[in-house]
Amino acid sequence: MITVEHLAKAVGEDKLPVLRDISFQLEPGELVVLLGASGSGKSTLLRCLALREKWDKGNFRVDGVNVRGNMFTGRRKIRREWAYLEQNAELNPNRTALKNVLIGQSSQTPLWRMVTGMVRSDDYMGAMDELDLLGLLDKAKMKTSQLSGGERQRVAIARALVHGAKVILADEPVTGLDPKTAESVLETLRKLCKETGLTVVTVLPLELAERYATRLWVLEDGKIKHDVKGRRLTSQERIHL
Ligand SMILES: Nc1ncnc2c1ncn2[C@@H]1O[C@H](COP(=O)(O)OP(=O)(O)OP(=O)(O)O)[C@@H](O)[C@H]1O
Repeated sequence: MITVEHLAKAVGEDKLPVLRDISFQLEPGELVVLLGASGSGKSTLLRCLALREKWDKGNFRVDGVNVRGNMFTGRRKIRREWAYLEQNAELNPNRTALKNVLIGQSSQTPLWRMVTGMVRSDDYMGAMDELDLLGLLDKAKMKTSQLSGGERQRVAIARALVHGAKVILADEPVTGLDPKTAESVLETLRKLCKETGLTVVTVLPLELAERYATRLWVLEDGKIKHDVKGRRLTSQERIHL
């Protein structure tokens, strides 16, 4: 269970108050899509949840751990168990897609494995399975510098899944993908949420959001103006989107 209470964050030299008062509870298995006008704070919220931004105010509890009150334990938990996928996925450009998936992010991988690049054969099979699931089997042996933005994003998702992420925070993960591939990525995430209790918080275009989300949050004036479960937005709720 994830609980956020009264998160506030101002950005830039002018201290623009982007997030004013964000509160929510999230259960395992939810697939939440953030919606809101450009500049409403969707990326800022994801970055705050990933602890890539310092919070100005607010309480943050994850599975009973007070993350802000306990920065060492809290940060460690988030770094190990959560994956944050930026708009431009952070991958090692000189390694293949497969190696990127296997080696993982430094926070999730023992140092010896980072250095030697050694992996177990069941890890190899797991990585190939995820790459296959995300339509990347034919790209497994290519360096990620040779892949498109959308393909790199999918490699980052495969990596998060292989390393057992409990929560994925993904900023526009299907931007730049063709519709069929975008749908297959979202189908995979939805299935994982349902079957394994993975929690996803992401940013998607409205049409895909309404098809794949279990919950929609509309950000406005630094708050979650609408929190909608199990239905589409009304015309009133989508007025500023
Ligand atoms: N480091 C920063 N310095 C100054 N302003 C910032 C900074 N980061 C974000 N902002 C501003 O904060 C506001 C919210 O930005 P954010 O990227 O979170 O919005 P968004 O909803 O994700 O937008 P978009 O849909 O266009 O990607 C914007 O006005 C942006 O210009």
